[in-house]
Amino acid sequence: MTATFTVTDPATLEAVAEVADQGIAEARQAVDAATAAFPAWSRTAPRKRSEILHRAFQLMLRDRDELARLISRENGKSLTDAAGEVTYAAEFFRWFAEEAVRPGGEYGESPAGGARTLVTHHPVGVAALVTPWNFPAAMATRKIAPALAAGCTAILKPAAETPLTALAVARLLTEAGLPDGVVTVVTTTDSSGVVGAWLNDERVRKISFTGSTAVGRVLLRHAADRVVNSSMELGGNAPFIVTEDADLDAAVAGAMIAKFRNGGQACTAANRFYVHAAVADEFVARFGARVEKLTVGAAGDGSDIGPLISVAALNRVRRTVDEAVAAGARVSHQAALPAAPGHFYPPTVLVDVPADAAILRDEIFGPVAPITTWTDESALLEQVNDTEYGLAAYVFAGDLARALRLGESIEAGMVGINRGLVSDPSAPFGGVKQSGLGREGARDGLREFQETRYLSVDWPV
Ligand SMILES: NC(=O)C1=CN([C@@H]2O[C@H](COP(=O)(O)OP(=O)(O)OC[C@H]3O[C@@H](n4cnc5c(N)ncnc54)[C@H](OP(=O)(O)O)[C@@H]3O)[C@@H](O)[C@H]2O)C=CC1
Ligand SMILES: O=C(O)CCCC(=O)O
Repeated sequence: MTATFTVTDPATLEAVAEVADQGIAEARQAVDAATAAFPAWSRTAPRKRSEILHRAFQLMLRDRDELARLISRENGKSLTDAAGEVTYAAEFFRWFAEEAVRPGGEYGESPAGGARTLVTHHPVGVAALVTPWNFPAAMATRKIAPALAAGCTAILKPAAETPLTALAVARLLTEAGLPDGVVTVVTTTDSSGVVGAWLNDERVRKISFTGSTAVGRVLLRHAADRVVNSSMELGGNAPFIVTEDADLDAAVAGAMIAKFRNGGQACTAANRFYVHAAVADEFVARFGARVEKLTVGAAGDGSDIGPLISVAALNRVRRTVDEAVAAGARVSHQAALPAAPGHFYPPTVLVDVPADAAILRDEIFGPVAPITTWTDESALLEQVNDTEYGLAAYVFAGDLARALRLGESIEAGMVGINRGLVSDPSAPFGGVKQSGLGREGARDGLREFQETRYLSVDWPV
C-alpha cells in the first residue's frame, strides 16, 4: 500500500486530505520524466510556451475562489489573503507568458576588431523547485512560470504542510496544455531525502528554493558538490521606518499590510518598527486601535487573521514575545483570541522594546509588531543595517528625497517607499546579505533559469 501523510487545517485541526508520501524512488522517476520531456519542451516555440502559460493564468483566475478555499484550508490564512494570493500567483503566469517571447540576446563587435559576439540565453535544464507553506500558490508559480518560459522542465517539492495547492496548480497546467513530464510535483515528508536525491542527480541542473536561511545554507552546501546553479529566497528581518514628517494615516495603513498580510507569516513582513520619537505615541495609538479590531479565527468565519501554521510556530512566537516582555517590552495593544482549537496567536503591539532585544534580530513570522523609537538618522541606519538579513524594508516619510536617501541607505533588496507592499511580479524580488541569492519575477526571474552563452565569430577586417 502507498504511504500517505495527513494535511491538517491549522485553524480547526481537522484532517483535510491524505497525500502520497513519496520517497527517493519517486524523486528519481520525476527526474526521469523531466529529463525525457526536456528536449521537446526546450525546443517548443516560445510563442507556444507563452500561450500555455497564458492559459494557466486564465484558468487560475477562473478557479480563484476554489483555490482560495483550498489555500485557506491547508494554510489557515484568511479568505481575503488567500484570494489575493491566487491573483498574485496567477500574475506570475501572465508576466512570464509575456517574457517567454522575449528571450533576448545581443550581437556585438569585439573592441579589438576581428570578431563578432553573438550572445544567447538557453534553458539551464531540469530545475528542482522547493517551496514553503506560507504562499503555497505564489511561491510555486513564481518558480514554475519562469522555468517554463525559459524552456526548462521542473520538479517541485512543496512543503509537507501545504501540498494540495501545488497539486492543484499542476492540474491546471495540464488543463492548459502542458505536456506530460514537464512539471512533476513530488509530495513527501522526507524533504531532505527527496531534495538530496535531486541535488545528487547529475541530470538536475538547477535548484530554486524559498524558505528559511538555515535550510538555504544546507542546500547551498549540498549544491556545491556538483556546482548546481542556485537561486535562494531566504529569511528576512524587515525594518519599518516612520519619520517625524510622515503621513501617519498612510504609515498606519502601510503597517497593517506590511505586518499582518498573511498573519505576519511572510519573509517580507515588517519585523521591527522604528518610529520617530516625535510621532511615536500618535503612531502607536492609531496603529494599536486598528490592531485591536482585527478578528482572529478560521477563514470560514470571515476572520482577518488566521492561525499560525503549526504548534511549533505558535510556541516559537509565544516564546519570542515572552522573552521580549521579560527584557522590558510592554504589550500596548492586542486583539482578542477566538475560543477555537487552532494555532492562534493574537495580533500584538509591543512598545518600550529594548534595542538589544532578540525580537528585533530574529524573524518573528507571526502577528507581532515590536516598536522602538529613534531621533538620530545615522544611529537609526546603523541599527537597521546591523543584521545578517537584507530582504525587505519600508520607509514612510513626508519628504520624498529623504525617503529615497533612507531607502538607498538600507541594506535590503526591496524597499517600500510610503507603501507596505513590495511584492510585484514585474519587480526583481530578492534579498542581499544572507537573505538570498538571485531574483524572482521581472526579467531577472527568467535569467535565473537560463544560461548565457556566446559564439565568437571570426570577422576578418
Ligand atoms: N523566506 C521565506 O520565504 C520563508 C521563511 N521561513 C522561515 O523559516 C522558518 C521555518 O519555516 P519552515 O517551513 O520550517 O521553513 P523551511 O526552510 O524549513 O522549509 C521550506 C521548504 O524547504 C523544505 N525543507 C526543509 N528542510 C529541508 C532540507 N533539509 N532539505 C530540503 N528541503 C528542506 C521544506 O519542506 P518540509 O516542510 O516538507 O520539510 C519546505 O518545502 C519560519 O518560521 C520562517 O522564519 C519559512 C518559510 C518561508
Ligand atoms: O514569505 C515568502 O516566502 C514570500 C514572500 C511573499 C511575497 O512574495 O510577497
